[in-house]
Amino acid sequence: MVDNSKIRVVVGMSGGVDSSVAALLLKRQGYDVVGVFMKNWDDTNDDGVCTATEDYEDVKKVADKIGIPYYSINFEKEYWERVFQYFLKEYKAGRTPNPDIMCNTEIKFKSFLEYALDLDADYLAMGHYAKTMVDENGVTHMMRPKDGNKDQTYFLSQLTQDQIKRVMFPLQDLTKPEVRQIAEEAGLATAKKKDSTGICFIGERNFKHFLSEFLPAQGGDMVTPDGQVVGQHAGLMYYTIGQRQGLGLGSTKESTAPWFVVGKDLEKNQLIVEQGYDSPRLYADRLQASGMTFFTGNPDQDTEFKATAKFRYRQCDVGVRVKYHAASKTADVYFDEPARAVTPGQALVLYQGEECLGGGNIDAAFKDDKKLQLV
Ligand SMILES: Nc1ncnc2c1ncn2[C@@H]1O[C@H](COP(=O)(O)OP(=O)(O)OP(=O)(O)O)[C@@H](O)[C@H]1O
Repeated sequence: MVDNSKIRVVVGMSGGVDSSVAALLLKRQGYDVVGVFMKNWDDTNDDGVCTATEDYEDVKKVADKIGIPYYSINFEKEYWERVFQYFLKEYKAGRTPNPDIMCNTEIKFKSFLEYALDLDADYLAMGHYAKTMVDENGVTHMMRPKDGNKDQTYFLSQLTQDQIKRVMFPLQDLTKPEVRQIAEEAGLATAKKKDSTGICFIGERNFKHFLSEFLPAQGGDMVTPDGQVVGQHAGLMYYTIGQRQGLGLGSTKESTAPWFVVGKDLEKNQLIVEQGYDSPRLYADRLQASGMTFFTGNPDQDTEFKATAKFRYRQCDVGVRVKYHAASKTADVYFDEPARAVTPGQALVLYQGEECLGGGNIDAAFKDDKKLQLV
Protein backbone atom coordinates (compact mmCIF):
# COMPACT_ATOMS: atom_id res chain seq x y z
CA MET A 1 0.00 0.00 0.00
CA VAL A 2 1.24 3.51 -0.81
CA ASP A 3 2.41 5.58 2.13
CA ASN A 4 0.42 8.82 2.12
CA SER A 5 1.35 9.79 5.66
CA LYS A 6 3.75 12.51 4.55
CA ILE A 7 1.12 14.15 2.34
CA ARG A 8 -0.84 16.76 4.24
CA VAL A 9 -4.39 17.43 3.09
CA VAL A 10 -6.53 20.21 4.51
CA VAL A 11 -10.22 19.33 4.15
CA GLY A 12 -12.83 22.07 3.98
CA MET A 13 -15.37 20.79 6.51
CA SER A 14 -18.76 22.47 6.47
CA GLY A 15 -20.43 20.29 9.07
CA GLY A 16 -22.31 18.52 6.27
CA VAL A 17 -22.25 14.87 5.31
CA ASP A 18 -20.28 15.32 2.08
CA SER A 19 -17.20 16.94 3.57
CA SER A 20 -17.39 14.61 6.60
CA VAL A 21 -17.07 11.62 4.29
CA ALA A 22 -14.36 13.35 2.23
CA ALA A 23 -12.29 13.69 5.43
CA LEU A 24 -13.03 10.11 6.48
CA LEU A 25 -11.95 8.64 3.13
CA LEU A 26 -8.68 10.59 3.12
CA LYS A 27 -7.94 9.50 6.67
CA ARG A 28 -8.58 5.87 5.66
CA GLN A 29 -6.15 6.32 2.77
CA GLY A 30 -3.49 7.27 5.30
CA TYR A 31 -3.10 11.00 4.52
CA ASP A 32 -2.10 13.52 7.16
CA VAL A 33 -5.60 15.09 7.33
CA VAL A 34 -6.51 18.42 8.93
CA GLY A 35 -10.12 19.62 9.03
CA VAL A 36 -10.87 23.33 8.69
CA PHE A 37 -14.21 25.08 9.08
CA MET A 38 -14.74 28.49 7.48
CA LYS A 39 -17.03 31.14 8.85
CA ASN A 40 -17.84 33.70 6.20
CA TRP A 41 -21.09 35.26 7.32
CA ASP A 42 -22.66 36.25 10.59
CA ASP A 43 -25.46 33.89 9.84
CA THR A 44 -28.05 34.20 12.55
CA ASN A 45 -31.04 33.13 10.48
CA ASP A 46 -34.61 34.43 10.34
CA ASP A 47 -35.46 32.33 13.43
CA GLY A 48 -32.52 33.67 15.44
CA VAL A 49 -30.48 30.46 15.13
CA CYS A 50 -26.77 30.76 14.31
CA THR A 51 -26.27 27.84 11.95
CA ALA A 52 -22.48 28.36 11.76
CA THR A 53 -22.15 27.56 15.47
CA GLU A 54 -24.19 24.39 15.03
CA ASP A 55 -22.23 23.42 11.94
CA TYR A 56 -18.91 23.87 13.70
CA GLU A 57 -20.14 21.63 16.52
CA ASP A 58 -20.79 18.95 13.90
CA VAL A 59 -17.30 19.43 12.45
CA LYS A 60 -15.83 18.85 15.91
CA LYS A 61 -17.86 15.68 16.46
CA VAL A 62 -16.87 14.23 13.08
CA ALA A 63 -13.20 15.21 13.40
CA ASP A 64 -13.01 13.63 16.87
CA LYS A 65 -14.68 10.48 15.60
CA ILE A 66 -12.27 10.00 12.72
CA GLY A 67 -9.30 11.24 14.72
CA ILE A 68 -8.10 14.37 12.94
CA PRO A 69 -7.20 17.84 14.24
CA TYR A 70 -9.50 20.71 13.30
CA TYR A 71 -9.47 24.48 13.15
CA SER A 72 -11.81 27.29 12.30
CA ILE A 73 -11.00 30.29 10.15
CA ASN A 74 -12.92 33.48 9.50
CA PHE A 75 -13.16 35.02 6.03
CA GLU A 76 -16.13 37.29 6.68
CA LYS A 77 -14.26 40.37 5.48
CA GLU A 78 -13.09 38.73 2.25
CA TYR A 79 -16.53 37.28 1.59
CA TRP A 80 -18.18 40.65 2.19
CA GLU A 81 -15.77 42.52 -0.09
CA ARG A 82 -15.26 40.05 -2.90
CA VAL A 83 -18.48 38.04 -3.10
CA PHE A 84 -21.25 40.00 -1.47
CA GLN A 85 -20.43 43.36 -3.05
CA TYR A 86 -20.42 41.71 -6.49
CA PHE A 87 -23.72 40.05 -5.65
CA LEU A 88 -25.32 43.39 -4.75
CA LYS A 89 -23.81 45.19 -7.74
CA GLU A 90 -25.28 42.60 -10.10
CA TYR A 91 -28.73 42.78 -8.55
CA LYS A 92 -28.60 46.56 -8.75
CA ALA A 93 -27.86 46.25 -12.47
CA GLY A 94 -30.97 44.10 -12.91
CA ARG A 95 -29.04 40.87 -13.40
CA THR A 96 -29.31 37.59 -11.52
CA PRO A 97 -25.80 36.77 -10.29
CA ASN A 98 -24.36 33.46 -9.24
CA PRO A 99 -22.63 34.00 -5.90
CA ASP A 100 -21.62 30.34 -5.62
CA ILE A 101 -19.25 30.63 -8.57
CA MET A 102 -17.68 33.79 -7.14
CA CYS A 103 -17.48 32.17 -3.72
CA ASN A 104 -15.49 29.30 -5.23
CA THR A 105 -13.06 31.45 -7.22
CA GLU A 106 -12.52 34.07 -4.50
CA ILE A 107 -12.97 32.33 -1.17
CA LYS A 108 -12.98 28.53 -1.17
CA PHE A 109 -10.26 28.11 -3.78
CA LYS A 110 -8.37 31.37 -3.15
CA SER A 111 -8.30 32.65 0.45
CA PHE A 112 -9.01 29.21 1.83
CA LEU A 113 -6.54 27.49 -0.48
CA GLU A 114 -3.85 30.02 0.51
CA TYR A 115 -4.63 29.38 4.16
CA ALA A 116 -4.33 25.61 3.61
CA LEU A 117 -0.96 26.05 1.89
CA ASP A 118 0.17 28.16 4.86
CA LEU A 119 -0.67 25.17 7.05
CA ASP A 120 1.90 23.29 4.94
CA ALA A 121 -0.78 21.39 3.08
CA ASP A 122 0.11 19.65 -0.16
CA TYR A 123 -3.56 19.61 -1.17
CA LEU A 124 -6.90 21.11 -0.31
CA ALA A 125 -9.79 18.62 -0.35
CA MET A 126 -13.46 19.49 -0.70
CA GLY A 127 -16.71 17.56 -0.55
CA HIS A 128 -17.86 18.85 -3.95
CA TYR A 129 -19.15 16.38 -6.50
CA ALA A 130 -16.52 16.93 -9.19
CA LYS A 131 -13.57 15.01 -10.50
CA THR A 132 -10.03 15.86 -11.55
CA MET A 133 -7.72 13.88 -13.78
CA VAL A 134 -4.04 14.50 -14.48
CA ASP A 135 -2.88 13.76 -18.04
CA GLU A 136 0.52 12.47 -19.19
CA ASN A 137 1.84 16.05 -19.38
CA GLY A 138 0.96 16.76 -15.78
CA VAL A 139 -2.01 18.98 -16.69
CA THR A 140 -5.10 18.68 -14.47
CA HIS A 141 -8.48 18.35 -16.18
CA MET A 142 -11.90 18.89 -14.62
CA MET A 143 -14.29 16.00 -15.24
CA ARG A 144 -17.92 15.23 -14.48
CA PRO A 145 -18.22 13.17 -11.28
CA LYS A 146 -19.89 9.76 -11.02
CA ASP A 147 -23.08 11.26 -9.56
CA GLY A 148 -24.45 13.23 -12.49
CA ASN A 149 -27.40 14.34 -10.41
CA LYS A 150 -25.13 16.14 -7.92
CA ASP A 151 -22.55 17.34 -10.48
CA GLN A 152 -21.10 20.65 -9.16
CA THR A 153 -18.68 21.35 -12.01
CA TYR A 154 -20.98 24.24 -13.04
CA PHE A 155 -20.05 26.11 -9.84
CA LEU A 156 -16.34 25.34 -10.21
CA SER A 157 -16.18 26.38 -13.85
CA GLN A 158 -14.16 29.57 -13.37
CA LEU A 159 -11.25 28.04 -11.47
CA THR A 160 -7.79 28.00 -13.03
CA GLN A 161 -5.15 25.32 -13.48
CA ASP A 162 -3.15 26.74 -10.54
CA GLN A 163 -6.16 26.27 -8.31
CA ILE A 164 -7.37 22.83 -9.40
CA LYS A 165 -3.94 21.22 -9.45
CA ARG A 166 -3.84 21.64 -5.65
CA VAL A 167 -7.33 20.24 -5.08
CA MET A 168 -8.75 16.79 -4.35
CA PHE A 169 -12.39 15.77 -4.62
CA PRO A 170 -12.61 12.48 -2.66
CA LEU A 171 -16.30 11.99 -3.59
CA GLN A 172 -15.58 11.99 -7.32
CA ASP A 173 -16.41 8.30 -7.82
CA LEU A 174 -19.31 8.07 -5.37
CA THR A 175 -23.00 8.79 -5.53
CA LYS A 176 -24.78 10.74 -2.80
CA PRO A 177 -26.60 7.61 -1.50
CA GLU A 178 -23.23 5.85 -1.27
CA VAL A 179 -21.80 8.82 0.64
CA ARG A 180 -24.66 8.71 3.14
CA GLN A 181 -24.19 4.97 3.56
CA ILE A 182 -20.47 5.37 4.27
CA ALA A 183 -21.27 8.07 6.84
CA GLU A 184 -23.85 5.88 8.50
CA GLU A 185 -21.61 2.81 8.64
CA ALA A 186 -18.84 4.91 10.17
CA GLY A 187 -21.24 6.35 12.75
CA LEU A 188 -20.65 9.98 11.71
CA ALA A 189 -22.91 12.50 13.43
CA THR A 190 -23.69 14.14 10.09
CA ALA A 191 -24.87 10.95 8.33
CA LYS A 192 -28.51 12.01 8.25
CA LYS A 193 -28.05 15.78 8.18
CA LYS A 194 -30.04 17.40 5.45
CA ASP A 195 -28.26 19.04 2.51
CA SER A 196 -27.44 22.71 2.73
CA THR A 197 -29.53 25.00 0.54
CA GLY A 198 -29.69 28.69 -0.25
CA ILE A 199 -26.93 31.17 -0.97
CA CYS A 200 -23.37 29.97 -0.33
CA PHE A 201 -22.58 30.62 3.39
CA ILE A 202 -25.63 32.81 3.86
CA GLY A 203 -28.05 29.90 3.76
CA GLU A 204 -31.79 29.72 3.34
CA ARG A 205 -33.54 33.06 3.80
CA ASN A 206 -36.69 34.86 2.96
CA PHE A 207 -34.94 36.19 -0.11
CA LYS A 208 -37.04 39.31 -0.64
CA HIS A 209 -36.65 40.38 2.94
CA PHE A 210 -32.93 39.57 2.99
CA LEU A 211 -32.15 41.51 -0.18
CA SER A 212 -34.24 44.50 0.91
CA GLU A 213 -31.95 44.91 3.93
CA PHE A 214 -29.11 45.75 1.56
CA LEU A 215 -30.75 47.26 -1.50
CA PRO A 216 -33.70 49.62 -1.39
CA ALA A 217 -36.53 48.10 -3.39
CA GLN A 218 -38.27 50.40 -5.80
CA GLY A 219 -41.64 49.19 -6.99
CA GLY A 220 -42.95 50.05 -10.43
CA ASP A 221 -45.12 48.97 -13.34
CA MET A 222 -45.38 45.55 -14.91
CA VAL A 223 -45.96 46.16 -18.60
CA THR A 224 -46.56 44.08 -21.69
CA PRO A 225 -44.00 44.40 -24.51
CA ASP A 226 -46.29 46.96 -26.21
CA GLY A 227 -46.35 49.11 -23.06
CA GLN A 228 -49.72 48.25 -21.53
CA VAL A 229 -49.60 48.36 -17.71
CA VAL A 230 -50.93 45.07 -16.30
CA GLY A 231 -49.75 45.16 -12.69
CA GLN A 232 -47.17 46.34 -10.16
CA HIS A 233 -43.79 44.84 -9.34
CA ALA A 234 -42.05 45.03 -5.96
CA GLY A 235 -38.57 45.94 -7.30
CA LEU A 236 -36.83 44.71 -10.46
CA MET A 237 -34.14 42.87 -8.50
CA TYR A 238 -36.64 40.32 -7.25
CA TYR A 239 -37.37 38.93 -10.70
CA THR A 240 -35.44 36.71 -13.08
CA ILE A 241 -35.80 36.43 -16.83
CA GLY A 242 -38.12 33.54 -17.69
CA GLN A 243 -39.70 33.51 -14.21
CA ARG A 244 -43.35 32.55 -13.80
CA GLN A 245 -43.90 32.44 -10.03
CA GLY A 246 -44.91 35.41 -7.93
CA LEU A 247 -46.20 37.76 -10.61
CA GLY A 248 -49.76 37.68 -9.30
CA LEU A 249 -51.27 38.17 -12.76
CA GLY A 250 -54.33 36.26 -13.89
CA SER A 251 -55.97 35.37 -17.18
CA THR A 252 -56.98 38.02 -19.65
CA LYS A 253 -59.83 38.20 -22.13
CA GLU A 254 -57.41 37.08 -24.84
CA SER A 255 -55.68 34.22 -23.05
CA THR A 256 -55.64 31.99 -19.97
CA ALA A 257 -51.89 31.29 -20.39
CA PRO A 258 -49.63 32.12 -17.41
CA TRP A 259 -47.43 35.21 -17.42
CA PHE A 260 -43.63 35.20 -17.63
CA VAL A 261 -40.91 37.80 -17.16
CA VAL A 262 -39.46 38.55 -20.60
CA GLY A 263 -37.38 41.64 -19.86
CA LYS A 264 -36.50 44.53 -17.56
CA ASP A 265 -36.31 48.20 -18.42
CA LEU A 266 -33.98 49.63 -15.80
CA GLU A 267 -34.35 53.23 -16.90
CA LYS A 268 -38.14 53.19 -16.67
CA ASN A 269 -38.09 50.76 -13.74
CA GLN A 270 -40.51 48.51 -15.63
CA LEU A 271 -40.80 44.76 -15.56
CA ILE A 272 -41.76 43.43 -18.97
CA VAL A 273 -44.12 40.48 -18.85
CA GLU A 274 -45.91 38.39 -21.42
CA GLN A 275 -48.37 35.52 -21.48
CA GLY A 276 -47.15 32.08 -22.58
CA TYR A 277 -44.03 30.03 -21.88
CA ASP A 278 -42.77 30.20 -25.41
CA SER A 279 -42.39 33.94 -25.96
CA PRO A 280 -40.02 34.46 -28.90
CA ARG A 281 -38.47 37.28 -26.85
CA LEU A 282 -36.92 34.66 -24.60
CA TYR A 283 -35.25 32.58 -27.31
CA ALA A 284 -31.65 33.22 -28.27
CA ASP A 285 -29.41 31.54 -30.84
CA ARG A 286 -26.13 33.11 -29.70
CA LEU A 287 -24.56 34.61 -26.62
CA GLN A 288 -21.54 36.71 -25.80
CA ALA A 289 -19.49 35.84 -22.75
CA SER A 290 -16.55 37.52 -21.05
CA GLY A 291 -14.03 36.50 -18.41
CA MET A 292 -13.55 33.14 -20.11
CA THR A 293 -11.45 30.71 -18.08
CA PHE A 294 -10.29 27.27 -19.22
CA PHE A 295 -9.14 24.75 -16.62
CA THR A 296 -6.18 23.66 -18.73
CA GLY A 297 -5.15 27.27 -19.39
CA ASN A 298 -6.60 29.84 -21.79
CA PRO A 299 -5.64 29.32 -25.45
CA ASP A 300 -3.21 32.07 -26.53
CA GLN A 301 -4.73 32.27 -30.02
CA ASP A 302 -8.27 32.67 -31.31
CA THR A 303 -9.89 29.26 -31.64
CA GLU A 304 -13.15 27.76 -32.77
CA PHE A 305 -14.51 24.45 -31.49
CA LYS A 306 -17.65 22.42 -30.85
CA ALA A 307 -18.82 21.75 -27.30
CA THR A 308 -21.93 21.43 -25.19
CA ALA A 309 -22.98 24.18 -22.82
CA LYS A 310 -25.04 24.94 -19.76
CA PHE A 311 -26.41 28.45 -19.21
CA ARG A 312 -27.86 27.64 -15.81
CA TYR A 313 -27.25 24.90 -13.25
CA ARG A 314 -30.24 22.61 -13.65
CA GLN A 315 -30.28 22.43 -17.41
CA CYS A 316 -29.51 19.76 -20.01
CA ASP A 317 -26.46 20.45 -22.14
CA VAL A 318 -27.05 22.27 -25.42
CA GLY A 319 -24.86 21.69 -28.49
CA VAL A 320 -22.83 24.81 -29.35
CA ARG A 321 -20.04 26.17 -31.52
CA VAL A 322 -17.61 28.42 -29.66
CA LYS A 323 -15.52 31.20 -31.16
CA TYR A 324 -12.97 32.19 -28.54
CA HIS A 325 -11.18 35.56 -28.80
CA ALA A 326 -7.85 35.22 -27.03
CA ALA A 327 -6.93 38.91 -26.62
CA SER A 328 -10.16 39.86 -24.83
CA LYS A 329 -10.88 36.45 -23.21
CA THR A 330 -14.38 36.68 -24.64
CA ALA A 331 -16.42 34.17 -26.63
CA ASP A 332 -19.25 34.10 -29.11
CA VAL A 333 -21.27 30.96 -28.57
CA TYR A 334 -23.64 29.77 -31.33
CA PHE A 335 -26.36 27.32 -30.30
CA ASP A 336 -27.40 24.29 -32.39
CA GLU A 337 -31.01 25.01 -31.34
CA PRO A 338 -32.50 28.25 -29.96
CA ALA A 339 -32.35 28.25 -26.14
CA ARG A 340 -34.83 29.82 -23.68
CA ALA A 341 -34.03 32.43 -21.03
CA VAL A 342 -30.29 32.73 -21.56
CA THR A 343 -29.80 35.34 -18.86
CA PRO A 344 -27.09 38.02 -18.61
CA GLY A 345 -25.20 37.72 -15.33
CA GLN A 346 -25.48 33.95 -15.25
CA ALA A 347 -22.60 31.62 -16.04
CA LEU A 348 -21.81 29.89 -19.30
CA VAL A 349 -20.16 26.50 -18.72
CA LEU A 350 -18.64 24.42 -21.53
CA TYR A 351 -18.20 20.66 -21.75
CA GLN A 352 -16.77 18.14 -24.19
CA GLY A 353 -18.07 14.69 -23.29
CA GLU A 354 -17.08 14.00 -19.70
CA GLU A 355 -14.71 16.94 -19.49
CA CYS A 356 -15.69 20.38 -18.20
CA LEU A 357 -13.61 22.85 -20.19
CA GLY A 358 -14.36 26.00 -18.18
CA GLY A 359 -16.66 28.95 -18.61
CA GLY A 360 -17.36 32.64 -18.38
CA ASN A 361 -20.07 35.21 -17.67
CA ILE A 362 -22.98 35.76 -20.02
CA ASP A 363 -23.04 39.41 -21.10
CA ALA A 364 -25.71 39.37 -23.80
CA ALA A 365 -27.97 37.05 -25.80
CA PHE A 366 -28.93 37.45 -29.47
CA LYS A 367 -31.51 36.18 -31.93
CA ASP A 368 -30.80 36.56 -35.65
CA ASP A 369 -27.96 38.94 -34.69
CA LYS A 370 -30.35 41.20 -32.78
CA LYS A 371 -29.58 41.70 -29.11
CA LEU A 372 -32.40 40.58 -26.82
CA GLN A 373 -33.51 43.39 -24.51
CA LEU A 374 -33.53 41.31 -21.35
CA VAL A 375 -31.89 43.87 -19.05
N1 LIG B 1 -18.17 26.46 6.13
C1 LIG B 1 -17.33 25.71 5.44
N2 LIG B 1 -16.09 25.45 5.89
C2 LIG B 1 -15.23 24.69 5.20
N3 LIG B 1 -15.52 24.13 4.03
C3 LIG B 1 -16.75 24.34 3.51
C4 LIG B 1 -17.71 25.15 4.18
N4 LIG B 1 -18.83 25.18 3.42
C5 LIG B 1 -18.58 24.43 2.33
N5 LIG B 1 -17.33 23.92 2.38
C6 LIG B 1 -16.69 23.01 1.40
O1 LIG B 1 -17.29 23.15 0.13
C7 LIG B 1 -17.92 21.92 -0.26
C8 LIG B 1 -19.16 22.17 -1.07
O2 LIG B 1 -20.00 23.01 -0.35
P1 LIG B 1 -21.58 22.99 -0.51
O3 LIG B 1 -22.10 24.17 0.19
O4 LIG B 1 -21.91 22.77 -1.93
O5 LIG B 1 -21.96 21.80 0.41
P2 LIG B 1 -22.51 20.35 0.23
O6 LIG B 1 -22.31 19.79 -1.14
O7 LIG B 1 -23.85 20.35 0.84
O8 LIG B 1 -21.43 19.64 1.17
P3 LIG B 1 -21.52 19.30 2.70
O9 LIG B 1 -22.48 18.13 2.80
O10 LIG B 1 -20.12 18.95 3.07
O11 LIG B 1 -22.03 20.55 3.38
C9 LIG B 1 -18.17 21.20 1.06
O12 LIG B 1 -18.32 19.81 0.88
C10 LIG B 1 -16.93 21.57 1.84
O13 LIG B 1 -15.81 20.79 1.48
